[in-house]
Amino acid sequence: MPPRCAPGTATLAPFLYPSLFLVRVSSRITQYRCSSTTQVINDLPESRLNPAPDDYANPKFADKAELTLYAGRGGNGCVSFLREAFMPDGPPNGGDGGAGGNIYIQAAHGETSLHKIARRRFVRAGRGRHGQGSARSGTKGEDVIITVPVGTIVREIERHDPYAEEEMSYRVFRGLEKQRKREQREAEEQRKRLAKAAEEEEDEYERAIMQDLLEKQDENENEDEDGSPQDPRNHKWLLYPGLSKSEMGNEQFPKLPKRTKYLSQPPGPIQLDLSRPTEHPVLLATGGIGGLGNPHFNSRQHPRPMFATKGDEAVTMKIELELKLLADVGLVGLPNAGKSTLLRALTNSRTRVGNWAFTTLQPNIGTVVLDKYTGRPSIPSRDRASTAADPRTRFTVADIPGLIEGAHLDRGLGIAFLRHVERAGVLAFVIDLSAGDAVKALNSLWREVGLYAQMREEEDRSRETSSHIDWSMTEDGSSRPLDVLNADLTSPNHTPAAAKHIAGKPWFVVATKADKPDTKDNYRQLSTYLEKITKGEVGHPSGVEGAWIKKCTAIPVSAINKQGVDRITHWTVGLLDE
Ligand SMILES: Nc1nc2c(ncn2[C@@H]2O[C@H](COP(=O)(O)OP(=O)(O)OP(=O)(O)O)[C@@H](O)[C@H]2O)c(=O)[nH]1
Ligand SMILES: [Mg+2]
Repeated sequence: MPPRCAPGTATLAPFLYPSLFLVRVSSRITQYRCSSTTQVINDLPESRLNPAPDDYANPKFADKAELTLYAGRGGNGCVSFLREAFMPDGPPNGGDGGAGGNIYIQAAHGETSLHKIARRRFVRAGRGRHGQGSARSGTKGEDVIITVPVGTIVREIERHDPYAEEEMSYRVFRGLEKQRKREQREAEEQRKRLAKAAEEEEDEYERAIMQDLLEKQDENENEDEDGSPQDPRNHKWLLYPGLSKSEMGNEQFPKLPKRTKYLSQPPGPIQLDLSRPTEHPVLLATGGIGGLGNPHFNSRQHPRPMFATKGDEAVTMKIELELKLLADVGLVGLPNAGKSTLLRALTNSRTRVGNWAFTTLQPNIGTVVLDKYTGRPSIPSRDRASTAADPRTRFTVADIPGLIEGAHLDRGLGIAFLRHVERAGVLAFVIDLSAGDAVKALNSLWREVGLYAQMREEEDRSRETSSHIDWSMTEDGSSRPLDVLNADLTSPNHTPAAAKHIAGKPWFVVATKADKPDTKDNYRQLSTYLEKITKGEVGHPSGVEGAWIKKCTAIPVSAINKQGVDRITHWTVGLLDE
């Protein structure tokens, strides 16, 4: 196996790695015998199914991204008065601030990767404009819609919601205020009682003691007033800048009007599975409310209100996006088994093919067209429901990097790529008949798939426990913390065992490279083994109880010659229609 080399480093490679380069060149010579007309690769003439390793399309791809969302803050209200000739004290006419922009997410067909979003890292919605004089309100901040591929999972990691925090501290403040008033009332009553008792008391000495007590109580009350809690919404007031310091200090503000957001912030933590195109964008973060202009505070006490309110700050949120490609068929196989060649044979894909392990480094999706645009499907779908509404004219196939034994221990490229076949309708295990015992290969592939499913489930479970935040509040203003240790995560609506889910999928084996010599025995053994699984004589290779064993079969193909490939298409349509 010659070493791989990134395309960009090709010219520098001989200087950087002279020994590697020699190995690479010599192995190339053995692989490609150049004739005067066409290149010969793998002892066959170069073709679309037997391409040179440098003949491929390499679309950019990312399946994970982390974004910080900043919704727009609201614009401030304005302090202004009408000024006209012969009208020295015109009425207030400051405009309101505009609301901040919201952030939405939408899944759409046509997007296939998260790489553009992964590069962005921040998303900011527009801020609301400030209000202006002559009753001109500020315009609303611009909304932002994040467009992601269908199959994206959205998870909230962190959130800072100043509006919710302020509401919370205001409730606490109100609770404390009520308590303080109650205590004051009680103290007042006690004071009256004491005063009455002191008046009635004949004895000079006892009267002096009562007087002392009364004085002490008065002192305590004064101390309380100094240390009384401040209204957390005081910072919201915006004063006319022309006021002097003493005027600012003396300003008495009215009660702030109660306001609610036009769109309320969805409670956290947000968890979305955008497995189909979203008709309407889904709201993630709402912008702040705009401030109020001074006409709102015009009253008998405030005939010339020299204040307005500031716009609200908006939500900041960190989200994690994970793309699980939604292909109908997932190709699973060891490295160099011939998955990419099979994808090329089935579809118009131009994925990279090479005679070494890990040629494919990122998932590729290809579409198998069934109707060939003649108006009649070349393979009629037996699914009655789908024929009535939307006849199946195509299906998609995902080719992922090869798995090796111990992939769950992060050997090779690991099993992270299995997430792209996790949601496929059908699994196709691609097994190279010329590369040793096919039954053993099938068993080790199923083992890795099972271990992957187990790991996923544990990961999901731990994430669920750690990311649960309680945003609801109790009446007294305190938030109820979640009892993580005693939380019931095994409730009936908890996700079913992932291993069962994967093993329950219809599957079959593509026994490839059947054109190579001495592969018949291997195929026969594999076929017998699969027959035994179907009959129930041998257990499912994943070891999962209740796994799919309806009609386990192996289809022999020679993808490089496009032989037997049509059978795969027929078989897949049959399984997809089940
Ligand atoms: N003779 C023969 N060779 C094949 C066949 N299918 C694939 N090959 C060859 O096997 C080698 C590996 O093929 P790939 O399609 O790159 O294998 P892969 O499974 O995608 O490999 P990774 O991406 O590394 O996991 C290439 O040299 C192909 O030309 C086949 O049906 N017959
Ligand atoms: Mg490949």
